[in-house]
Amino acid sequence: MCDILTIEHIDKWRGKAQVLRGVNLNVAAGERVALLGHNGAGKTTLMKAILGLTRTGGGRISIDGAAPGSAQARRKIAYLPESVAFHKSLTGREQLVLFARLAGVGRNDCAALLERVGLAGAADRRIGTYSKGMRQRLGLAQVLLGRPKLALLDEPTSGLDPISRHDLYAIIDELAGQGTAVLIASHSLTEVEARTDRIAIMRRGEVVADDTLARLTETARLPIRIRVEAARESADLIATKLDGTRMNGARVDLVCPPSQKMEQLRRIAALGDGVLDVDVIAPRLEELYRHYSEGEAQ
Ligand SMILES: Nc1ncnc2c1ncn2[C@@H]1O[C@H](COP(=O)(O)OP(=O)(O)OP(=O)(O)O)[C@@H](O)[C@H]1O
Repeated sequence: MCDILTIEHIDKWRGKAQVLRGVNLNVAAGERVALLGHNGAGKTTLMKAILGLTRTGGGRISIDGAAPGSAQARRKIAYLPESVAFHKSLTGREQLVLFARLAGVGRNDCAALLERVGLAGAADRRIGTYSKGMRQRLGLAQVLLGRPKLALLDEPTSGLDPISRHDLYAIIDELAGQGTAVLIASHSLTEVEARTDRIAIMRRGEVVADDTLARLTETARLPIRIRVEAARESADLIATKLDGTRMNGARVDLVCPPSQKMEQLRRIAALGDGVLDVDVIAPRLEELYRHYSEGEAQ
């Protein structure tokens, strides 16, 4: 797949503070990339740089060949800000038709889009009466207008209930399915774990990790946990033999580097009938995120 978004070695200074440090990031057509990082890591600044709303130095940013802020780039990008604001006195339909006119696309799609984002029933109500989730849905309908090459979504699910989140990711999947490159800034790790193709983590203005979840896990070499369910009478003995920690009931927990996993499993298998069950628990995204975002990698 070809890259729609290319960011090469971008810097940004705010006064004496460097808020973007040599950022490199690519997003291909149809790819969903999560942008993670603590508060103040630089995610929103990077999105603004892509939109051409803030000046940057260093290398270059290209949106399907266009420069940030150019008329060409603006036509290719759809942006959903974290707090999406609309005219309160317009109805959802009126607002979307207005956006369609501004985007130079026909208004015919609007009814179908409102239906798609679950707002058909509320389309003729004033936006002032919408809940936060309904406003996010309207924002997403706007993103879907005109089939953007690149969608930038800043915390798209903040404040949404689980069903709305699920619906929103289903729509994001469709967007990617039609070839849009999608960049999602998020704090919701479990969501992006399941719903994105690649994860980029920012720390103090720098992209410190950028890969698939599987490869990030492999590279971080975080310890894995092995959970042994022992027969009640054997639990203490097994804990001693494996040098594990005796937990509630008859459970014994071990922690080991990935390279020792098979050796540990062989030792457990050799313990015979005293072992009833074994689970191997890979590091969760929270642990990986902490590893990269707090600099434990160094
Ligand atoms: N308008 C501004 N003026 C001065 N400094 C700013 C401005 N906007 C952002 N910053 C600073 O730039 C850095 C990056 O902020 P940014 O908003 O990009 O982070 P973020 O990763 O989006 O954080 P969050 O998760 O809280 O939204 C921070 O140190 C922030 O204080």
